Amino acid sequence: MLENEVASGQGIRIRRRPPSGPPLHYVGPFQFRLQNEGNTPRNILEEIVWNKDKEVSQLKERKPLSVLKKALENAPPARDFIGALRAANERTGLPGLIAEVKKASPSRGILRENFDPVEIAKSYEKGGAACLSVLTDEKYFKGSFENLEAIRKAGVKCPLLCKEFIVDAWQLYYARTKGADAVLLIAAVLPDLDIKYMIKICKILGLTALVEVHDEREFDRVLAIEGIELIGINNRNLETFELDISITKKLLEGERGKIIRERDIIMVGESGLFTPEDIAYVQEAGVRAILVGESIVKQSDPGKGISNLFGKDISI
Ligand SMILES: O=P(O)(O)OC[C@@H](O)[C@@H](O)c1c[nH]c2ccccc12
Repeated sequence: MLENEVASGQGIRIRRRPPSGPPLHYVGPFQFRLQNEGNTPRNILEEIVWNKDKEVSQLKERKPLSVLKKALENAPPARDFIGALRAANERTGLPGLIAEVKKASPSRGILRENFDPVEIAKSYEKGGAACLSVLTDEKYFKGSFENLEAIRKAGVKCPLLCKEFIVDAWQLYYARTKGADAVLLIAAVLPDLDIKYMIKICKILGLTALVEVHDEREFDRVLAIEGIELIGINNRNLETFELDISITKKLLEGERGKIIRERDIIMVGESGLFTPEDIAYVQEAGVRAILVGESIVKQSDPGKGISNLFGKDISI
């Protein structure tokens, strides 16, 4: 597949699903050959992406782009995601919080048993979150677009990030029809041309793009793209689940940090943040926003979890 060659030329290890789909079963000595021909996902991120490709192609048949475009004609405008992060950062002197509504993950399993997304969202807002992130992947994260819609309709004012594995521009339109104000674009999955194209569509739809990177090469690719305003550094490697918050620091040192400051790009520290010390560490590294799920969603009162995370009440 030419698509995979272009991607691997940019250092992207995630391959797109073979059009024939993975084989249903392996037969004897063919197993080895098939695996090496690329018919089996090599890691969890690749598996998620292959699954997403399939899911999206089915959804698209039911709701073609023309239908989504029609639905958007009367949709209320998207909220200012970056503005909310900047305002929170200025108000508190701490990184603006994107609080994540997350029931489960492939690396951590179920995070919260009695999971009421609207109640959690309201508690986060009350606790001082600037924005919310809502997982919409069902298979691996036990999220849903119903959750996103329900939170939007419940009168929550925080801008909402649709936390999804975007592999097709159709999903941007779909996210907007469900009430998203921002979407995640993962550099480990999307080649440069896709990111550029999707950023343009986001601008047309009024969506903010949070572009996620995990290493220097991804960061440099993203910095070479025009019009990027918000970049996340994921401390978790989505291929291996390895977690290391010093990645945020490492990527913001030196020349890259300088470019970020010159262009006034907002950096988001993502994943694995649990204590006021963790927050201080990534803030010192140069982030003005953080994305946090596990440490706050696990608390019986998620809003109070925010105070524990920051070591103070940030709602006032
Ligand atoms: O629960 P944590 O460790 O606080 O992480 C939140 C968020 O960063 C994480 O859910 C995340 C960041 N990027 C992603 C991409 C896909 C799925 C999930 C993620």
